[in-house]
Amino acid sequence: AVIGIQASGKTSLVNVIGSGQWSEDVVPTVAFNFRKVRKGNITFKIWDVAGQPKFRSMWERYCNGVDAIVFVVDSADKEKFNSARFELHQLLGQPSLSGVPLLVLGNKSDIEGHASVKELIKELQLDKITDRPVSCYSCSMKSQHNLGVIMQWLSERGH
Ligand SMILES: Nc1nc2c(ncn2[C@@H]2O[C@H](COP(=O)(O)OP(=O)(O)OP(=O)(O)O)[C@@H](O)[C@H]2O)c(=O)[nH]1
Ligand SMILES: [Mg+2]
Repeated sequence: AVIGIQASGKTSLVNVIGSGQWSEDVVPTVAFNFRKVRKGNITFKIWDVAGQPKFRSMWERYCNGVDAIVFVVDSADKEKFNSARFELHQLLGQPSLSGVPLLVLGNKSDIEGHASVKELIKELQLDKITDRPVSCYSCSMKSQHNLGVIMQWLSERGH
């Protein structure tokens, strides 16, 4: 499941993984989209979940039973870090999701002044997450920076 507050780039991530297409104009997701993406001999089944406040109560539902949670943050929008941290820890506090591996992506690394991985770890208090494996990468869907490492991480989480 791909989770994160609105406009962080979740749908862009799924589009880039699925078809290599990045676009300036992506419609905000309503509720969720389900996508199946084939890469070689792996099929990824991805819940692309909506990030606007009214949809956040549904996040847990889409995360139930997944192999990994991908939490996307706009690393250039520092004013939203507080809200992202709150929502992330709220979600991970759900007993049903205990132990599920977490990948945090600091997206939009193409924008000048974006937060580094070190800053994201601090701002999102990722060091406080001790009940599961956690990875954090900087990336850009626009430039496709770090797309390879993301795909590698995801392909190692399947069953
Ligand atoms: N500069 C830049 N813009 C990006 C990047 N990724 C996504 N965007 C833009 O950010 C905006 C929001 O992207 P979406 O993929 O719709 O974000 P979302 O997280 O799915 O948003 P919701 O569905 O509302 O939760 C769009 O205008 C994208 O073009 C990136 O890596 N760099
Ligand atoms: Mg979306």
